[in-house]
Amino acid sequence: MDVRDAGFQGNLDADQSESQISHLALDIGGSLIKLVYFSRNKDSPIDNNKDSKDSVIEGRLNFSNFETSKINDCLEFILSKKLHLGGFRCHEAPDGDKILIKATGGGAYKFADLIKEKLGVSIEKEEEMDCLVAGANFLLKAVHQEAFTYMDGRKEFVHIDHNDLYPYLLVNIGSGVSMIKVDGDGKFERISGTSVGGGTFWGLGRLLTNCKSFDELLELSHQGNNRVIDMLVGDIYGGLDYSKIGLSSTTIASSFGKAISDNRELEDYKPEDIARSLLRMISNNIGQISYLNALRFGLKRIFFGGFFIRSHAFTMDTISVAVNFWSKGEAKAMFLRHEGFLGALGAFMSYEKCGRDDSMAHQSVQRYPVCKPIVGDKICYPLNGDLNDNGSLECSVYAV
Ligand SMILES: Nc1ncnc2c1ncn2[C@@H]1O[C@H](COP(=O)(O)OP(=O)(O)OP(=O)(O)O)[C@@H](O)[C@H]1O
Ligand SMILES: CC(C)(CO)[C@@H](O)C(=O)NCCC(=O)O
Repeated sequence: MDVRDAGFQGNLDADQSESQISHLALDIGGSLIKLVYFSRNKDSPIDNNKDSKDSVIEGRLNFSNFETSKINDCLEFILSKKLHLGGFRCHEAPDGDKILIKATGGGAYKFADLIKEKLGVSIEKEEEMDCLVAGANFLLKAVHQEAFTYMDGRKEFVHIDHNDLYPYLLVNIGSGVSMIKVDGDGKFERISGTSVGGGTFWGLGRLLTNCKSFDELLELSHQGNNRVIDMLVGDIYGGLDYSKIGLSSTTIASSFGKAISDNRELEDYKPEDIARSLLRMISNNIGQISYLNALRFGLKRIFFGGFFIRSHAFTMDTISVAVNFWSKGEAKAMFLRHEGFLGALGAFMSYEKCGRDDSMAHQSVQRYPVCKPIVGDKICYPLNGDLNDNGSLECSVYAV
């Protein structure tokens, strides 16, 4: 994909018509459904010259998400914007299966029949780990200022040397966590995982604090103080550091450890403090397991993705501190601006395979242009705000 200039914008303009949208891809996970689709700019003509290798269509990649439990709202959204027509056409298929849309994640299996029934299109399933890796590689190579470090409240963009990107560890924190050693395009191995992930934070957090949404839980954690519930080294050592083994008095010795020693019940704790301790416990644990896996394979760079992160300062800070602490500064935690959309982007990129398939009619090649990453073009982002919800990425796609 030739990403000429990029910025995050709102959703589609109200007057964008069906003909301007193509390539819908879905990632249907245990907690969230992620959508990526391309919308052509109104003034960008579709180039019908099928012999041309260089016809460029300018437009935007749009990103949306829905809770998986509200899949019907998601399907309504797709219908209302006619996104389901942005698949590819398989002329050899029986009538009802002629349009296929790309989907990945467990829900591509679980909801295939529902999608067929509600949208009248079939799902072409793409393998989840393939898509995560393809999405991460695409973002790291094609999007300027995609990766950044976050420590002590400071965000620093990381220059990615395309000739020195591999190997790296990709840690995708969704409902559960997958850890993937990436060695190249399509070259990877899922080396580990843990069931203590984003679903654990949201699930336990909801039960313990009674909050009604994930955002409310994050907001609570922002206001809380984990020292009220966590047992610190100083609580055990009378306010002293345990310097002989490198632990300061403020290090958490036992997450939620103070809850055992007090004669206090759940309602005696502030939801803010519970949320804070929980977020810290889970982020710290993921940071530590990630580091140990990086150590197993001698990997210095760890990229974190998945919707759990939500560009949340405290989450990123905790993960970074854990990686930094355990690696004694050797390994680096890095985050991705499109953190939650790796799988959906990977499924989106897989439309390229359709364009290369000789059995596909020319018409589909013309109607559904294929994205080719082209590395090195500069993009300028506004560096502020909540960039990942319903933001879009301006780009050009090459029609082949
Ligand atoms: N609005 C939200 N509603 C629910 N969870 C959210 C929300 N925003 C962020 N999250 C967090 O993101 C996690 C889901 O992340 P993600 O979408 O990457 O995974 P998934 O694809 O649903 O899960 P998996 O890959 O394990 O099937 C949730 O478990 C929760 O921690
Ligand atoms: C099962 C998946 C891959 C589904 O996305 C994810 O939730 C996950 O990686 N869970 C962790 C499973 C484990 O390795 O323990």
